[in-house]
Amino acid sequence: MKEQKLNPLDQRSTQASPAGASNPEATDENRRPPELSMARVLSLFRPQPFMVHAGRRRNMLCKMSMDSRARKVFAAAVEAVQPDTVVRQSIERKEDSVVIGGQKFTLKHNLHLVGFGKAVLGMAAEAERILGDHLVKGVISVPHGIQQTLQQHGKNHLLLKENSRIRVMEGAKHNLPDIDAQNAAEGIKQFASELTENDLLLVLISGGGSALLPAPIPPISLQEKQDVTRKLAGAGATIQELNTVRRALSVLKGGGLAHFAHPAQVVSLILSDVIGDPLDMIASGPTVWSEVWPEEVWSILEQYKLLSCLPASVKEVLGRPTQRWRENKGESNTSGRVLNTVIGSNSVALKQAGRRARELGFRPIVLAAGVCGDVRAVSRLYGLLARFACSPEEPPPEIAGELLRLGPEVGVESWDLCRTMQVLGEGRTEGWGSTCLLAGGEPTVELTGKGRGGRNQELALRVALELGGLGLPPNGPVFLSGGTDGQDGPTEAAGAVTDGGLPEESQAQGLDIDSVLTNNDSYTFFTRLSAGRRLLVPGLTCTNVMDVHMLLIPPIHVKIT
Ligand SMILES: Nc1ncnc2c1ncn2[C@@H]1O[C@H](COP(=O)(O)OP(=O)(O)OP(=O)(O)O)[C@@H](O)[C@H]1O
Ligand SMILES: O=C(O)[C@H](O)CO
Repeated sequence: MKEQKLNPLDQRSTQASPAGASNPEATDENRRPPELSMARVLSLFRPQPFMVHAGRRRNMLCKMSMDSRARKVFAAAVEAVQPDTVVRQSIERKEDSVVIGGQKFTLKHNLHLVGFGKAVLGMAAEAERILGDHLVKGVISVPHGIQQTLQQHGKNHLLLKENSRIRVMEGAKHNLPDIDAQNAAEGIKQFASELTENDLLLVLISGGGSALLPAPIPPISLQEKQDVTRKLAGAGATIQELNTVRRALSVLKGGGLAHFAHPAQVVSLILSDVIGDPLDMIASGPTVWSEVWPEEVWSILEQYKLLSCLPASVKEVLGRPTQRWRENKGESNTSGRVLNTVIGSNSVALKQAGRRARELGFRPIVLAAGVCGDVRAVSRLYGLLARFACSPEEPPPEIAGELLRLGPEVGVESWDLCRTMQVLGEGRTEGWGSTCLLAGGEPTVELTGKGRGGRNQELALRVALELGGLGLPPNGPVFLSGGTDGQDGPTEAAGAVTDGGLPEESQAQGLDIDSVLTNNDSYTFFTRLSAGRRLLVPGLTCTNVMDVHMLLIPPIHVKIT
Protein backbone atom coordinates (compact mmCIF):
# COMPACT_ATOMS: atom_id res chain seq x y z
CA MET A 1 0.00 0.00 0.00
CA LYS A 2 1.50 3.32 -0.92
CA GLU A 3 1.29 6.49 1.02
CA GLN A 4 -1.19 8.85 -0.56
CA LYS A 5 -1.96 12.54 -0.62
CA LEU A 6 -5.60 13.38 -0.48
CA ASN A 7 -7.87 15.91 -2.07
CA PRO A 8 -8.61 19.20 -0.32
CA LEU A 9 -10.60 18.51 2.81
CA ASP A 10 -11.68 15.18 1.45
CA GLN A 11 -15.28 14.44 2.38
CA ARG A 12 -15.11 10.74 1.75
CA SER A 13 -16.32 8.59 4.53
CA THR A 14 -15.09 5.12 5.23
CA GLN A 15 -17.69 3.23 7.17
CA ALA A 16 -15.83 0.94 9.49
CA SER A 17 -17.81 -2.09 10.44
CA PRO A 18 -17.04 -4.42 13.29
CA ALA A 19 -14.76 -7.33 12.50
CA GLY A 20 -16.34 -9.79 10.15
CA ALA A 21 -19.31 -7.54 9.56
CA SER A 22 -21.55 -8.57 6.75
CA ASN A 23 -25.25 -8.42 7.22
CA PRO A 24 -27.55 -9.21 4.33
CA GLU A 25 -30.33 -7.21 5.95
CA ALA A 26 -28.32 -4.05 6.51
CA THR A 27 -29.44 -0.86 4.80
CA ASP A 28 -26.83 0.22 2.30
CA GLU A 29 -27.38 2.77 -0.44
CA ASN A 30 -24.46 1.33 -2.36
CA ARG A 31 -26.15 -1.99 -2.85
CA ARG A 32 -29.13 -0.44 -4.61
CA PRO A 33 -29.12 -1.01 -8.37
CA PRO A 34 -29.95 2.21 -10.23
CA GLU A 35 -33.35 1.36 -11.72
CA LEU A 36 -35.71 -1.23 -10.36
CA SER A 37 -39.36 -2.04 -10.62
CA MET A 38 -41.18 -2.74 -7.37
CA ALA A 39 -41.57 -6.43 -8.33
CA ARG A 40 -37.83 -6.70 -8.91
CA VAL A 41 -37.17 -4.89 -5.65
CA LEU A 42 -39.27 -7.42 -3.78
CA SER A 43 -37.76 -10.43 -5.53
CA LEU A 44 -34.23 -9.31 -4.66
CA PHE A 45 -34.78 -9.81 -1.00
CA ARG A 46 -35.52 -13.44 -0.53
CA PRO A 47 -34.36 -13.85 3.03
CA GLN A 48 -31.97 -16.48 4.27
CA PRO A 49 -33.83 -19.46 5.71
CA PHE A 50 -34.20 -19.00 9.43
CA MET A 51 -31.87 -21.14 11.49
CA VAL A 52 -33.85 -23.40 13.72
CA HIS A 53 -32.07 -23.77 17.03
CA ALA A 54 -32.19 -27.30 18.20
CA GLY A 55 -32.44 -29.00 21.57
CA ARG A 56 -31.21 -27.35 24.74
CA ARG A 57 -30.25 -24.03 23.20
CA ARG A 58 -33.71 -23.60 21.76
CA ASN A 59 -35.34 -24.40 25.08
CA MET A 60 -33.09 -21.92 26.82
CA LEU A 61 -34.03 -19.18 24.38
CA CYS A 62 -37.71 -19.98 24.71
CA LYS A 63 -37.46 -19.55 28.47
CA MET A 64 -35.87 -16.12 28.15
CA SER A 65 -38.61 -13.50 27.95
CA MET A 66 -39.00 -11.24 24.91
CA ASP A 67 -38.40 -8.30 27.24
CA SER A 68 -35.02 -9.55 28.41
CA ARG A 69 -33.97 -10.53 24.90
CA ALA A 70 -34.86 -7.01 23.69
CA ARG A 71 -32.61 -5.55 26.40
CA LYS A 72 -29.75 -7.86 25.43
CA VAL A 73 -30.02 -6.83 21.78
CA PHE A 74 -29.98 -3.15 22.81
CA ALA A 75 -26.88 -3.75 24.95
CA ALA A 76 -25.15 -5.32 21.94
CA ALA A 77 -25.97 -2.26 19.83
CA VAL A 78 -24.40 0.04 22.42
CA GLU A 79 -21.38 -2.23 22.87
CA ALA A 80 -20.62 -2.10 19.14
CA VAL A 81 -20.10 1.66 19.24
CA GLN A 82 -18.05 1.99 22.43
CA PRO A 83 -15.41 4.69 21.89
CA ASP A 84 -12.44 2.36 22.46
CA THR A 85 -13.95 -0.35 20.26
CA VAL A 86 -14.57 1.90 17.27
CA VAL A 87 -11.07 3.39 17.45
CA ARG A 88 -9.48 -0.05 17.76
CA GLN A 89 -11.38 -1.26 14.72
CA SER A 90 -10.44 1.71 12.57
CA ILE A 91 -6.70 1.91 13.29
CA GLU A 92 -4.38 -0.75 11.99
CA ARG A 93 -0.90 -0.42 13.45
CA LYS A 94 1.92 -1.83 11.33
CA GLU A 95 5.33 -1.27 12.94
CA ASP A 96 6.21 2.34 12.10
CA SER A 97 3.11 3.11 10.12
CA VAL A 98 -0.63 3.20 10.64
CA VAL A 99 -3.41 2.36 8.21
CA ILE A 100 -6.63 4.33 8.56
CA GLY A 101 -9.48 4.26 6.07
CA GLY A 102 -7.32 2.32 3.64
CA GLN A 103 -4.56 4.96 3.68
CA LYS A 104 -1.10 4.35 5.09
CA PHE A 105 0.65 7.02 7.15
CA THR A 106 4.26 6.85 8.28
CA LEU A 107 4.93 7.33 11.98
CA LYS A 108 8.21 8.99 12.96
CA HIS A 109 7.47 10.48 16.37
CA ASN A 110 5.40 13.02 14.48
CA LEU A 111 1.94 12.17 15.80
CA HIS A 112 -0.19 14.88 17.46
CA LEU A 113 -3.73 14.48 18.70
CA VAL A 114 -6.71 16.74 19.32
CA GLY A 115 -10.33 15.86 20.05
CA PHE A 116 -13.69 17.25 21.11
CA GLY A 117 -16.95 15.50 21.93
CA LYS A 118 -18.75 13.47 24.56
CA ALA A 119 -17.12 10.15 23.60
CA VAL A 120 -13.66 11.53 22.91
CA LEU A 121 -11.95 10.65 26.21
CA GLY A 122 -12.36 6.91 25.58
CA MET A 123 -11.38 7.36 21.93
CA ALA A 124 -8.19 9.19 22.98
CA ALA A 125 -7.31 6.54 25.59
CA GLU A 126 -7.48 3.82 22.94
CA ALA A 127 -5.61 5.88 20.32
CA GLU A 128 -2.81 6.43 22.84
CA ARG A 129 -2.71 2.71 23.64
CA ILE A 130 -2.21 1.89 19.97
CA LEU A 131 -0.03 4.81 18.81
CA GLY A 132 1.40 6.19 22.06
CA ASP A 133 5.04 5.41 21.19
CA HIS A 134 4.86 7.95 18.36
CA LEU A 135 2.64 10.47 20.09
CA VAL A 136 4.29 13.82 20.78
CA LYS A 137 1.42 15.64 22.45
CA GLY A 138 -2.32 15.99 22.50
CA VAL A 139 -5.17 18.11 23.82
CA ILE A 140 -8.84 17.18 24.04
CA SER A 141 -11.99 19.06 25.01
CA VAL A 142 -14.47 16.82 26.86
CA PRO A 143 -17.61 17.33 28.97
CA HIS A 144 -17.36 18.81 32.42
CA GLY A 145 -16.95 16.14 35.12
CA ILE A 146 -16.55 13.23 32.72
CA GLN A 147 -13.30 11.88 34.24
CA GLN A 148 -14.81 11.70 37.69
CA THR A 149 -18.00 10.13 36.36
CA LEU A 150 -16.08 7.46 34.46
CA GLN A 151 -14.05 6.67 37.56
CA GLN A 152 -17.19 6.36 39.65
CA HIS A 153 -18.69 3.97 37.09
CA GLY A 154 -15.55 1.81 37.05
CA LYS A 155 -14.89 2.63 33.37
CA ASN A 156 -11.16 3.08 33.86
CA HIS A 157 -10.36 1.67 30.43
CA LEU A 158 -11.89 4.85 28.97
CA LEU A 159 -9.57 7.09 31.01
CA LEU A 160 -6.09 8.24 30.01
CA LYS A 161 -3.17 6.70 31.85
CA GLU A 162 -1.46 8.79 34.53
CA ASN A 163 1.59 9.75 32.47
CA SER A 164 -0.45 10.43 29.34
CA ARG A 165 0.86 12.95 26.82
CA ILE A 166 -2.69 14.12 26.18
CA ARG A 167 -3.98 17.10 28.10
CA VAL A 168 -7.63 16.84 29.09
CA MET A 169 -9.68 20.03 29.24
CA GLU A 170 -13.20 19.75 30.66
CA GLY A 171 -15.93 22.24 29.84
CA ALA A 172 -19.35 22.91 28.27
CA LYS A 173 -21.43 22.26 31.39
CA HIS A 174 -24.95 21.11 30.45
CA ASN A 175 -23.85 20.80 26.81
CA LEU A 176 -23.54 24.60 26.48
CA PRO A 177 -20.35 26.30 25.27
CA ASP A 178 -18.65 28.12 28.16
CA ILE A 179 -15.37 29.85 28.94
CA ASP A 180 -13.65 26.52 29.74
CA ALA A 181 -14.64 25.10 26.36
CA GLN A 182 -13.55 28.31 24.69
CA ASN A 183 -10.12 28.04 26.35
CA ALA A 184 -9.88 24.45 25.15
CA ALA A 185 -10.81 25.54 21.62
CA GLU A 186 -8.16 28.26 21.73
CA GLY A 187 -5.61 25.70 22.96
CA ILE A 188 -6.54 23.31 20.13
CA LYS A 189 -6.27 26.12 17.57
CA GLN A 190 -2.79 27.12 18.80
CA PHE A 191 -1.68 23.52 18.92
CA ALA A 192 -2.81 22.90 15.31
CA SER A 193 -1.26 26.15 14.06
CA GLU A 194 2.21 25.10 15.20
CA LEU A 195 2.32 21.87 13.18
CA THR A 196 4.59 21.39 10.17
CA GLU A 197 4.30 19.38 7.00
CA ASN A 198 6.11 16.45 8.64
CA ASP A 199 3.42 16.14 11.29
CA LEU A 200 0.38 13.92 11.42
CA LEU A 201 -2.62 15.31 13.33
CA LEU A 202 -5.15 12.76 14.54
CA VAL A 203 -8.49 14.47 15.21
CA LEU A 204 -11.08 12.62 17.34
CA ILE A 205 -14.64 13.84 16.88
CA SER A 206 -17.95 12.80 18.41
CA GLY A 207 -21.38 14.23 19.16
CA GLY A 208 -21.39 17.24 21.46
CA GLY A 209 -18.25 18.49 19.71
CA SER A 210 -19.86 21.76 18.62
CA ALA A 211 -20.41 22.94 22.20
CA LEU A 212 -16.92 21.76 23.19
CA LEU A 213 -15.14 23.75 20.48
CA PRO A 214 -16.54 27.29 20.56
CA ALA A 215 -14.38 29.82 18.74
CA PRO A 216 -16.57 32.76 17.76
CA ILE A 217 -15.28 34.97 14.94
CA PRO A 218 -14.36 38.36 16.48
CA PRO A 219 -16.03 40.63 17.40
CA ILE A 220 -18.71 38.06 18.32
CA SER A 221 -18.46 37.22 22.02
CA LEU A 222 -18.97 33.76 23.45
CA GLN A 223 -22.11 34.98 25.20
CA GLU A 224 -23.55 36.35 21.96
CA LYS A 225 -22.85 33.15 20.06
CA GLN A 226 -24.30 31.09 22.89
CA ASP A 227 -27.47 33.22 22.90
CA VAL A 228 -28.00 32.74 19.17
CA THR A 229 -27.55 28.96 19.28
CA ARG A 230 -29.66 28.59 22.42
CA LYS A 231 -32.52 30.57 20.91
CA LEU A 232 -32.34 28.56 17.69
CA ALA A 233 -32.36 25.24 19.56
CA GLY A 234 -35.22 26.43 21.76
CA ALA A 235 -37.24 27.42 18.70
CA GLY A 236 -36.97 23.88 17.33
CA ALA A 237 -34.20 24.28 14.73
CA THR A 238 -32.84 20.99 13.39
CA ILE A 239 -29.20 20.03 14.02
CA GLN A 240 -28.50 20.81 10.34
CA GLU A 241 -29.88 24.33 10.74
CA LEU A 242 -28.15 24.86 14.06
CA ASN A 243 -24.77 23.73 12.78
CA THR A 244 -25.10 25.73 9.55
CA VAL A 245 -25.36 28.85 11.70
CA ARG A 246 -22.60 27.69 14.08
CA ARG A 247 -20.24 27.16 11.14
CA ALA A 248 -20.84 30.68 9.86
CA LEU A 249 -19.97 32.23 13.23
CA SER A 250 -16.93 30.10 14.07
CA VAL A 251 -13.25 30.24 13.33
CA LEU A 252 -12.78 26.47 13.75
CA LYS A 253 -16.01 24.89 12.48
CA GLY A 254 -16.72 24.18 8.80
CA GLY A 255 -13.11 23.24 8.02
CA GLY A 256 -11.38 25.88 10.13
CA LEU A 257 -9.41 23.43 12.25
CA ALA A 258 -8.01 21.61 9.19
CA HIS A 259 -7.06 24.97 7.82
CA PHE A 260 -5.10 25.92 10.93
CA ALA A 261 -3.35 22.53 10.90
CA HIS A 262 -2.13 23.00 7.33
CA PRO A 263 0.41 21.87 6.09
CA ALA A 264 0.26 18.89 8.50
CA GLN A 265 -1.52 15.73 7.38
CA VAL A 266 -4.91 15.63 9.13
CA VAL A 267 -6.80 12.38 9.83
CA SER A 268 -10.19 12.63 11.55
CA LEU A 269 -11.93 9.69 13.22
CA ILE A 270 -15.60 10.54 13.56
CA LEU A 271 -18.28 8.88 15.72
CA SER A 272 -21.48 10.05 14.08
CA ASP A 273 -24.57 11.26 15.96
CA VAL A 274 -26.33 12.77 12.96
CA ILE A 275 -28.74 10.99 10.59
CA GLY A 276 -27.00 10.00 7.36
CA ASP A 277 -23.53 10.70 8.85
CA PRO A 278 -22.99 14.02 7.04
CA LEU A 279 -19.34 14.87 7.73
CA ASP A 280 -19.87 18.62 7.54
CA MET A 281 -22.60 18.49 10.20
CA ILE A 282 -21.18 16.17 12.87
CA ALA A 283 -19.76 18.55 15.51
CA SER A 284 -20.12 21.21 12.75
CA GLY A 285 -17.33 19.64 10.66
CA PRO A 286 -14.10 21.32 11.89
CA THR A 287 -12.04 19.28 9.41
CA VAL A 288 -14.54 19.37 6.56
CA TRP A 289 -14.35 22.30 4.21
CA SER A 290 -17.74 23.92 3.82
CA GLU A 291 -18.67 27.10 2.05
CA VAL A 292 -20.64 29.60 4.12
CA TRP A 293 -23.65 30.97 2.26
CA PRO A 294 -24.82 34.03 4.21
CA GLU A 295 -28.24 33.92 2.46
CA GLU A 296 -28.80 30.42 3.88
CA VAL A 297 -27.82 31.57 7.38
CA TRP A 298 -30.03 34.67 7.18
CA SER A 299 -32.98 32.59 6.07
CA ILE A 300 -32.57 30.17 9.00
CA LEU A 301 -32.39 33.10 11.43
CA GLU A 302 -35.45 34.64 9.81
CA GLN A 303 -37.42 31.37 9.88
CA TYR A 304 -36.94 31.17 13.66
CA LYS A 305 -37.70 34.89 14.09
CA LEU A 306 -34.27 35.81 15.43
CA LEU A 307 -33.45 38.68 13.07
CA SER A 308 -34.81 41.39 15.36
CA CYS A 309 -32.70 40.27 18.33
CA LEU A 310 -29.40 39.57 16.55
CA PRO A 311 -26.34 41.25 18.11
CA ALA A 312 -24.57 43.80 15.88
CA SER A 313 -21.39 41.64 15.91
CA VAL A 314 -23.23 38.68 14.35
CA LYS A 315 -24.73 40.95 11.66
CA GLU A 316 -21.29 42.32 10.92
CA VAL A 317 -19.67 38.88 10.52
CA LEU A 318 -22.51 37.63 8.34
CA GLY A 319 -22.18 40.72 6.18
CA ARG A 320 -18.51 40.08 5.39
CA PRO A 321 -17.22 38.52 2.15
CA THR A 322 -17.18 34.73 2.46
CA GLN A 323 -13.50 33.99 1.76
CA ARG A 324 -12.79 33.66 5.46
CA TRP A 325 -9.88 31.21 5.13
CA ARG A 326 -7.89 33.71 3.07
CA GLU A 327 -8.19 36.14 5.95
CA ASN A 328 -7.33 33.46 8.50
CA LYS A 329 -4.22 32.12 6.96
CA GLY A 330 -3.53 33.73 3.63
CA GLU A 331 -4.33 30.59 1.70
CA SER A 332 -7.39 29.50 -0.17
CA ASN A 333 -7.28 25.79 0.58
CA THR A 334 -5.30 23.14 2.40
CA SER A 335 -4.05 21.37 -0.72
CA GLY A 336 -5.05 17.79 -0.18
CA ARG A 337 -3.99 16.87 3.34
CA VAL A 338 -7.20 15.81 5.09
CA LEU A 339 -8.91 12.44 5.53
CA ASN A 340 -12.29 12.30 7.27
CA THR A 341 -13.43 8.83 8.33
CA VAL A 342 -16.67 7.80 10.04
CA ILE A 343 -15.71 5.02 12.45
CA GLY A 344 -19.02 4.47 14.23
CA SER A 345 -22.64 5.24 13.56
CA ASN A 346 -26.20 4.13 14.10
CA SER A 347 -25.86 1.63 11.22
CA VAL A 348 -22.88 -0.03 12.92
CA ALA A 349 -24.91 -0.38 16.13
CA LEU A 350 -27.86 -1.85 14.22
CA LYS A 351 -25.69 -4.40 12.42
CA GLN A 352 -24.33 -5.71 15.70
CA ALA A 353 -27.82 -5.70 17.21
CA GLY A 354 -28.93 -7.85 14.28
CA ARG A 355 -26.19 -10.37 14.96
CA ARG A 356 -27.10 -10.58 18.64
CA ALA A 357 -30.78 -10.95 17.78
CA ARG A 358 -29.93 -13.91 15.56
CA GLU A 359 -28.01 -15.54 18.43
CA LEU A 360 -31.06 -15.03 20.60
CA GLY A 361 -33.32 -16.87 18.18
CA PHE A 362 -34.72 -14.06 16.03
CA ARG A 363 -34.51 -13.45 12.33
CA PRO A 364 -33.17 -9.86 12.16
CA ILE A 365 -34.30 -7.23 9.66
CA VAL A 366 -32.71 -3.79 9.67
CA LEU A 367 -35.34 -1.35 8.40
CA ALA A 368 -33.44 1.98 8.34
CA ALA A 369 -30.94 4.04 10.32
CA GLY A 370 -32.50 7.42 9.59
CA VAL A 371 -35.90 7.33 11.29
CA CYS A 372 -36.93 10.90 12.10
CA GLY A 373 -40.04 13.07 12.25
CA ASP A 374 -42.76 13.38 14.84
CA VAL A 375 -43.02 10.48 17.32
CA ARG A 376 -46.73 10.18 16.56
CA ALA A 377 -46.03 9.36 12.90
CA VAL A 378 -43.16 7.07 13.87
CA SER A 379 -45.33 5.13 16.32
CA ARG A 380 -47.97 4.74 13.62
CA LEU A 381 -45.31 3.25 11.34
CA TYR A 382 -44.35 0.62 13.90
CA GLY A 383 -48.02 -0.10 14.64
CA LEU A 384 -48.66 -0.73 10.95
CA LEU A 385 -45.58 -2.92 10.60
CA ALA A 386 -46.71 -4.99 13.60
CA ARG A 387 -50.16 -5.32 12.06
CA PHE A 388 -48.64 -6.34 8.75
CA ALA A 389 -46.38 -8.92 10.41
CA CYS A 390 -49.05 -10.39 12.68
CA SER A 391 -51.80 -10.70 10.12
CA PRO A 392 -52.61 -14.44 9.81
CA GLU A 393 -53.49 -14.06 6.16
CA GLU A 394 -52.26 -11.86 3.36
CA PRO A 395 -52.55 -8.38 4.95
CA PRO A 396 -55.02 -6.01 3.27
CA PRO A 397 -53.23 -3.86 0.64
CA GLU A 398 -54.26 -0.68 2.52
CA ILE A 399 -51.63 -1.48 5.16
CA ALA A 400 -48.80 -1.56 2.64
CA GLY A 401 -50.24 1.55 0.99
CA GLU A 402 -50.34 3.47 4.26
CA LEU A 403 -46.83 2.34 5.18
CA LEU A 404 -45.48 3.55 1.84
CA ARG A 405 -47.28 6.88 2.26
CA LEU A 406 -45.96 7.32 5.80
CA GLY A 407 -42.36 6.25 5.00
CA PRO A 408 -41.06 9.57 3.57
CA GLU A 409 -42.58 11.48 6.50
CA VAL A 410 -40.42 9.51 8.94
CA GLY A 411 -37.23 9.15 6.93
CA VAL A 412 -37.81 5.59 5.72
CA GLU A 413 -37.50 4.99 1.99
CA SER A 414 -40.03 2.93 0.02
CA TRP A 415 -37.20 0.62 -0.96
CA ASP A 416 -36.53 -0.25 2.67
CA LEU A 417 -40.22 -0.66 3.47
CA CYS A 418 -40.77 -2.98 0.51
CA ARG A 419 -37.76 -5.07 1.47
CA THR A 420 -38.99 -5.26 5.05
CA MET A 421 -42.56 -6.16 4.10
CA GLN A 422 -41.22 -8.85 1.80
CA VAL A 423 -39.28 -10.47 4.62
CA LEU A 424 -42.14 -10.11 7.11
CA GLY A 425 -44.58 -11.58 4.58
CA GLU A 426 -42.37 -14.57 3.90
CA GLY A 427 -41.77 -15.07 7.59
CA ARG A 428 -45.52 -15.31 8.08
CA THR A 429 -46.33 -17.64 5.19
CA GLU A 430 -43.32 -19.88 5.61
CA GLY A 431 -43.51 -20.04 9.40
CA TRP A 432 -40.00 -18.82 10.21
CA GLY A 433 -40.59 -18.06 13.85
CA SER A 434 -39.70 -14.85 15.67
CA THR A 435 -38.48 -11.73 13.93
CA CYS A 436 -36.48 -8.78 15.27
CA LEU A 437 -37.10 -5.63 13.28
CA LEU A 438 -34.44 -3.00 13.95
CA ALA A 439 -34.26 0.68 13.10
CA GLY A 440 -32.52 3.78 14.35
CA GLY A 441 -32.50 7.53 14.14
CA GLU A 442 -33.80 10.47 16.07
CA PRO A 443 -37.52 11.26 16.04
CA THR A 444 -38.81 14.49 17.55
CA VAL A 445 -41.36 15.33 20.20
CA GLU A 446 -43.42 18.47 20.03
CA LEU A 447 -43.46 19.48 23.68
CA THR A 448 -46.92 20.52 24.85
CA GLY A 449 -46.53 19.95 28.57
CA LYS A 450 -44.10 20.39 31.40
CA GLY A 451 -43.68 16.76 32.46
CA ARG A 452 -40.52 14.67 32.59
CA GLY A 453 -39.78 12.39 29.68
CA GLY A 454 -37.86 11.80 26.51
CA ARG A 455 -38.53 10.93 22.89
CA ASN A 456 -37.71 7.23 23.39
CA GLN A 457 -40.05 6.77 26.34
CA GLU A 458 -42.78 8.69 24.57
CA LEU A 459 -42.33 6.63 21.41
CA ALA A 460 -42.43 3.35 23.37
CA LEU A 461 -45.62 4.48 25.07
CA ARG A 462 -47.29 5.46 21.81
CA VAL A 463 -46.27 2.20 20.13
CA ALA A 464 -47.80 0.32 23.09
CA LEU A 465 -51.10 2.04 22.31
CA GLU A 466 -50.80 0.97 18.66
CA LEU A 467 -50.03 -2.62 19.67
CA GLY A 468 -52.85 -2.64 22.22
CA GLY A 469 -55.22 -1.63 19.42
CA LEU A 470 -54.35 -4.70 17.33
CA GLY A 471 -56.40 -7.00 19.57
CA LEU A 472 -53.70 -9.67 19.68
CA PRO A 473 -53.57 -12.29 22.44
CA PRO A 474 -50.98 -11.95 25.25
CA ASN A 475 -47.33 -12.58 24.32
CA GLY A 476 -47.67 -10.47 21.19
CA PRO A 477 -45.03 -8.10 19.77
CA VAL A 478 -42.67 -6.24 22.08
CA PHE A 479 -41.24 -2.80 21.31
CA LEU A 480 -38.07 -1.17 22.65
CA SER A 481 -36.84 2.35 22.08
CA GLY A 482 -33.60 3.54 23.65
CA GLY A 483 -31.08 6.34 23.32
CA THR A 484 -27.61 4.85 22.81
CA ASP A 485 -26.15 7.52 25.11
CA GLY A 486 -28.16 5.99 27.96
CA GLN A 487 -30.06 9.19 28.64
CA ASP A 488 -33.43 9.97 27.11
CA GLY A 489 -34.11 13.68 27.45
CA PRO A 490 -33.47 14.99 30.96
CA THR A 491 -34.12 11.61 32.62
CA GLU A 492 -32.13 8.76 34.14
CA ALA A 493 -33.54 6.22 31.69
CA ALA A 494 -32.50 5.55 28.09
CA GLY A 495 -35.99 4.50 27.03
CA ALA A 496 -38.56 1.80 27.70
CA VAL A 497 -39.77 -1.66 26.67
CA THR A 498 -43.49 -1.97 25.98
CA ASP A 499 -46.16 -4.24 24.47
CA GLY A 500 -49.87 -4.35 23.71
CA GLY A 501 -50.73 -5.24 27.31
CA LEU A 502 -49.53 -1.87 28.60
CA PRO A 503 -52.82 0.07 28.24
CA GLU A 504 -54.68 -2.47 30.40
CA GLU A 505 -51.81 -2.61 32.89
CA SER A 506 -51.79 1.17 33.32
CA GLN A 507 -55.58 1.33 33.60
CA ALA A 508 -55.47 -1.29 36.35
CA GLN A 509 -52.94 0.89 38.20
CA GLY A 510 -54.97 4.08 37.79
CA LEU A 511 -52.56 5.73 35.35
CA ASP A 512 -54.10 7.79 32.56
CA ILE A 513 -52.02 7.54 29.37
CA ASP A 514 -53.78 10.42 27.57
CA SER A 515 -52.87 12.96 30.21
CA VAL A 516 -49.33 11.56 30.40
CA LEU A 517 -48.91 12.20 26.67
CA THR A 518 -50.44 15.67 26.79
CA ASN A 519 -48.09 16.58 29.59
CA ASN A 520 -45.00 14.85 28.05
CA ASP A 521 -44.66 12.99 31.32
CA SER A 522 -43.53 9.58 30.06
CA TYR A 523 -40.67 9.16 32.56
CA THR A 524 -42.92 9.76 35.56
CA PHE A 525 -45.42 7.34 34.02
CA PHE A 526 -42.90 4.54 33.47
CA THR A 527 -41.39 5.08 36.92
CA ARG A 528 -44.82 4.53 38.52
CA LEU A 529 -46.05 1.75 36.23
CA SER A 530 -45.33 -1.67 37.78
CA ALA A 531 -42.50 -0.22 39.87
CA GLY A 532 -40.57 0.91 36.80
CA ARG A 533 -40.06 -2.58 35.36
CA ARG A 534 -40.56 -1.35 31.79
CA LEU A 535 -37.89 1.34 31.98
CA LEU A 536 -34.62 0.77 30.14
CA VAL A 537 -31.81 2.00 32.40
CA PRO A 538 -28.36 1.01 31.10
CA GLY A 539 -26.62 3.88 32.94
CA LEU A 540 -23.77 5.86 31.43
CA THR A 541 -22.89 4.30 28.05
CA CYS A 542 -20.02 6.66 27.08
CA THR A 543 -21.16 6.78 23.46
CA ASN A 544 -23.91 8.28 21.30
CA VAL A 545 -25.11 7.21 17.87
CA MET A 546 -28.72 8.41 18.33
CA ASP A 547 -31.55 5.98 19.15
CA VAL A 548 -32.27 2.29 18.54
CA HIS A 549 -35.81 1.02 17.89
CA MET A 550 -36.72 -2.65 18.04
CA LEU A 551 -39.93 -4.51 17.28
CA LEU A 552 -39.83 -8.15 18.34
CA ILE A 553 -42.50 -10.17 16.59
CA PRO A 554 -43.30 -13.69 17.79
CA PRO A 555 -44.82 -16.23 15.42
CA ILE A 556 -48.53 -15.38 15.56
CA HIS A 557 -51.23 -17.43 13.90
CA VAL A 558 -54.45 -15.76 15.03
CA LYS A 559 -56.99 -13.59 13.34
CA ILE A 560 -56.77 -9.87 14.09
CA THR A 561 -60.11 -8.59 15.39
N1 LIG B 1 -40.67 15.71 28.73
C1 LIG B 1 -40.26 15.30 27.55
N2 LIG B 1 -40.97 14.36 26.86
C2 LIG B 1 -40.56 13.95 25.65
N3 LIG B 1 -39.45 14.39 25.03
C3 LIG B 1 -38.71 15.32 25.67
C4 LIG B 1 -39.07 15.81 26.95
N4 LIG B 1 -38.13 16.71 27.33
C5 LIG B 1 -37.21 16.78 26.33
N5 LIG B 1 -37.56 15.94 25.32
C6 LIG B 1 -36.86 15.72 24.07
O1 LIG B 1 -35.57 15.19 24.36
C7 LIG B 1 -34.64 15.63 23.38
C8 LIG B 1 -33.37 16.10 24.07
O2 LIG B 1 -32.91 15.02 24.79
P1 LIG B 1 -31.46 14.41 24.66
O3 LIG B 1 -30.60 15.25 25.52
O4 LIG B 1 -31.51 12.93 24.94
O5 LIG B 1 -31.23 14.70 23.13
P2 LIG B 1 -30.05 14.34 22.23
O6 LIG B 1 -30.41 14.89 20.90
O7 LIG B 1 -29.83 12.87 22.32
O8 LIG B 1 -28.82 15.14 22.82
P3 LIG B 1 -27.33 14.76 22.66
O9 LIG B 1 -27.18 14.09 21.33
O10 LIG B 1 -26.59 16.07 22.72
O11 LIG B 1 -27.01 13.86 23.81
C9 LIG B 1 -35.33 16.70 22.56
O12 LIG B 1 -35.68 16.14 21.32
C10 LIG B 1 -36.60 17.03 23.37
O13 LIG B 1 -37.69 17.35 22.55
O1 LIG C 1 -21.97 18.52 18.41
C1 LIG C 1 -22.88 18.59 17.59
O2 LIG C 1 -22.93 19.47 16.72
C2 LIG C 1 -23.97 17.59 17.60
O3 LIG C 1 -23.80 16.63 18.60
C3 LIG C 1 -24.04 16.93 16.23
O4 LIG C 1 -22.87 16.26 15.95
